[in-house]
Amino acid sequence: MSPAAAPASAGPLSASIVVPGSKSATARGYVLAALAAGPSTLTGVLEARDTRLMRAALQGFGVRFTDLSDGVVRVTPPERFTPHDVHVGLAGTIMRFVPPLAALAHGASRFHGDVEAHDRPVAPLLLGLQRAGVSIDHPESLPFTVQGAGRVPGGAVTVDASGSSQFVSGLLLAGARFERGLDLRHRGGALPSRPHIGLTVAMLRDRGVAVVEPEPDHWVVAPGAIAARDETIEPDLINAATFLAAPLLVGGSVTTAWPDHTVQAADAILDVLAALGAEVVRRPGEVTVSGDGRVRGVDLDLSLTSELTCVAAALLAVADAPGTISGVAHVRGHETDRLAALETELNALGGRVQQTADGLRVTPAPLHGGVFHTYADHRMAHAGSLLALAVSGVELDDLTCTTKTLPDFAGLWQHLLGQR
Ligand SMILES: O=C(O)C1=C[C@@H](OP(=O)(O)O)[C@@H](O)[C@H](O)C1
Ligand SMILES: C=C(OP(=O)(O)O)C(=O)O
Repeated sequence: MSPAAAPASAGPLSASIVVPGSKSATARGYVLAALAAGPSTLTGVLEARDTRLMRAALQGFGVRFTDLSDGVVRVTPPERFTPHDVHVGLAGTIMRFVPPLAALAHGASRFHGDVEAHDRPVAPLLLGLQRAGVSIDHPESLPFTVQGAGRVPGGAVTVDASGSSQFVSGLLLAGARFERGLDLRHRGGALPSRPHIGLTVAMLRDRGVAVVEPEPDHWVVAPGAIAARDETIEPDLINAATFLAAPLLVGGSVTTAWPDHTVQAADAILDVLAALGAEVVRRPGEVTVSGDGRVRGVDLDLSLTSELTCVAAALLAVADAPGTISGVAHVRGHETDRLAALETELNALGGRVQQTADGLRVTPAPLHGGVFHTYADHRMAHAGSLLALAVSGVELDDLTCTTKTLPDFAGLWQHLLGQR
């Protein structure tokens, strides 16, 4: 048993919490700085496993990172990308955002990662890259090798991105550096996590890239330079949601910084917490979420915010009525098969959870203590930590997986619970 079992709570919260920078914005910021025409300075970057590995991946291609102060990094692109072996860890952002950059290097770059990463889908992205003129060995899954030719012809490419919005984002991020730019279409089932594509498009436009969406699921990126840009990264609102959810289980309130205008799925995240029974109060630059220790059973469409699936399932398992989660079939390809993992772990504690075609059906039942397995998945650990607030005797087998996107989840969690 891990000594890092989630601490039990005792009483309503009155907490203020500071969450580090957005994983998604940091990853894009690094990749775009690497592809840019000159040096960029990024402030407030996330320093967690995914972003450290991203940095190492780009460094291998010759990108220079200079730490100016805490969370402030100068990124200097090289004249030419040098090929190398890329360790993606378990990061979707690395396995999907870096191969297009590797195609611009002169030579072969092999991509490999954690054993769990081998099960994550990447073929549609690599197929898309092949259609853009790139040669790839073993494009089915990790490990694969991108045969960089120093140039990518680009042009018209169609991908099935129903498995991950990152297939679209990965191609868009580098599209301006392709000789003919990129004319990208998604054809297939529903496209998940659209706000993340919005973040990609916004960050590209911010760097002078001409990208338009002439119709839904169709993006055109003009060829040209990507401008260097100094940028401050916003806090990670999805990670913040785990802490904001705690009052729904133990009562009280939690306050955190919340940008007034953002392309992160800010409103959708708060809507989910409100639907589950939270009171949400926005003030300039921050939000306070309050709860009375009761979760409302509701039907949640999480297609815009699929990263909330684990947290929402844990909350629904102790709700006052049955609920469902829909729109998230693709989370079967996240860090673990999240639908299977949630069904197994919640049911092992006495829950009544059933997978559906695109989500979960959750019928509240009296839960008992036991070990909640996290499957190397940070969001399973978030779910288990929340559950441990509501059900005595719930312990997590591992919390180290939380370093994927939060360097000190355990410390932040203790801080949250210490403020009552
Ligand atoms: O582009 C991004 O930064 C992300 C996109 C989403 O991926 P999916 O479309 O696979 O859900 C999200 O779940 C992931 O955590 C981060
Ligand atoms: C799906 C996730 O991550 P990744 O960026 O590795 O896809 C996640 O953080 O929930």
